[in-house]
Amino acid sequence: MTDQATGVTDPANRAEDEIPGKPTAASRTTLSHIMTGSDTNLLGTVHGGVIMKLVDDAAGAVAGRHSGGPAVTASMDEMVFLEPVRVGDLVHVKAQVNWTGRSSMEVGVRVMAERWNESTPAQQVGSAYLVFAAVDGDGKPRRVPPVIPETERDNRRYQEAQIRRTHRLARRRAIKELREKRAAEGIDD
Ligand SMILES: CCCCCCCCCCCCCCCC(=O)SCCNC(=O)CCNC(=O)[C@H](O)C(C)(C)COP(=O)(O)OP(=O)(O)OC[C@H]1O[C@@H](n2cnc3c(N)ncnc32)[C@H](O)[C@@H]1OP(=O)(O)O
Repeated sequence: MTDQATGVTDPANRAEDEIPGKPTAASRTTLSHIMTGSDTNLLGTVHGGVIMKLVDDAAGAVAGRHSGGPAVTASMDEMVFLEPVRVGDLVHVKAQVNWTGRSSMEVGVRVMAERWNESTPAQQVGSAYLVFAAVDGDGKPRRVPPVIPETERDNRRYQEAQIRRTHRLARRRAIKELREKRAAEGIDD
């Protein structure tokens, strides 16, 4: 499939032997967790790593459900912390498959927090994009069903995920080429 925004054909999106698609809602999920004293950092707020673990767990559950089996985290990027999370907060980690390739899926995650002592709506405290690869019993990548966006919001997320995918591939390729060039010039770092 060719990305209409960039005109780039992504090898992950070849049409041959395509497996039946699954709608976004089929795997979308929310993981909820109450923060306790053991989740804090030296400042007394919740450690970013604790949030990242919840993000990875929620995204992993979504990727496993979408792909119908095990999936491993390949990358986590654009992890953003918008507000501190505190002990007693009820944190909701909302995740959905934004985009699928051949064996990889981009999962978008939004982190919301309900303050234990305020009757206000849950506030967004973070977000992240993760790439998961579906793997077989030997840990080798396996095909995933294409995700079928259902709403205009899903469509926007799909298109934005394609942009991120294009940039990830371009960045990896550029860094690889630079390293190969430096090695060819005999630069040993
Ligand atoms: C019904 C069942 C329900 C089950 C319900 C389960 C629920 C349970 C919930 C618990 C949820 C816990 C979730 C924790 C999840 C972990 O903690 S997993 C542990 C941490 N992660 C790992 O150990 C992964 C280690 N890395 C690897 O094994 C390999 O590098 C990988 C990721 C499999 C990739 O292998 P590879 O040989 O490089 O394969 P390659 O064909 O090049 O890449 C495969 C795809 O990944 C993409 N990719 C590879 N590297 C990257 C990267 N760095 N960035 C972006 N994309 C990448 C490629 O572009 C390619 O995409 P496609 O073009 O196929 O779409």
